[in-house]
Amino acid sequence: MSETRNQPLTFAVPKGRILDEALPLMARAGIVPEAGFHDKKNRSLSFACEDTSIRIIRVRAFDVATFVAHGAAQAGIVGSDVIEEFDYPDLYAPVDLGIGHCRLSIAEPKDGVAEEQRGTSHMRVATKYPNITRRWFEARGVQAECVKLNGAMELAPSLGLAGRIVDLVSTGTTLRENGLVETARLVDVSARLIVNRAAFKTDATRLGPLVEKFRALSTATAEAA
Ligand SMILES: Nc1ncnc2c1ncn2[C@@H]1O[C@H](COP(=O)(O)OP(=O)(O)OP(=O)(O)O)[C@@H](O)[C@H]1O
Ligand SMILES: O=P(O)(O)OC[C@H]1O[C@H](OP(=O)(O)OP(=O)(O)O)[C@H](O)[C@@H]1O
Repeated sequence: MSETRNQPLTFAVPKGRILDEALPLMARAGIVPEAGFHDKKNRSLSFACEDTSIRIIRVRAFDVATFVAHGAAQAGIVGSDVIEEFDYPDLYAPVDLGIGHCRLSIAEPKDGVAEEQRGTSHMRVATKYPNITRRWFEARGVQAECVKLNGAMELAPSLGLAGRIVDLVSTGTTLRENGLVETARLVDVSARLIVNRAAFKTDATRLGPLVEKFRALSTATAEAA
């Protein structure tokens, strides 16, 4: 995508839970959305910023990666879970922002996996992350048949959809309240700054300093911790 200096730089953020932690960091990096961004009734998806050379789009977490990978947004913030799931070659993730910490884990019913689901060389897993899941099991010589769900994975074992699930875990409350236990941790997750690789080259005068600002902020946060 060619340089579009006269157009605002588009910064994609997820609608979900990373946003509350991301907004203060973004503000310190000079990205402050217009007041309407915080109005829950506002149905706009694109927002001007105090710095008029930037605009924010608010999309679903998985779509942040897609918009940035295709150059429709030049930069954004997304969980490392999403980056690993897509593995887009055009995504550059230069900064771990140190927010949105959780893990991607396997869980199964606390009373054990149902007889008909108890495969050892082949098993059925419900997940929003079929690529990460398949890769992880493959590396252990197990063929995982993934049933793709977009939420409420925790229901799958009790309803016989799959023996196990692979989902994000933070406090463990959701698993516990649905009668599941964590049996293995696939990967630790945190939110990253992402940049479109081509834009990073063609629009280096804007994206270079932006990356450096977030890098300095995350280093300062890590040192203070
Ligand atoms: N329990 C959690 N604790 C900490 N971080 C989490 C947790 N769950 C998810 N995340 C992080 O937040 C990101 C967004 O999660 P969330 O499901 O809230 O997004 P979303 O934009 O509402 O997505 P969607 O609407 O597509 O489900 C995840 O990709 C992950 O990196
Ligand atoms: O270990 P815990 O602290 O309970 O967090 C884990 C839950 O958080 C995420 O869901 P989220 O609340 O984002 O809702 P979702 O099902 O819409 O993705 C994840 O999918 C788990 O369900």
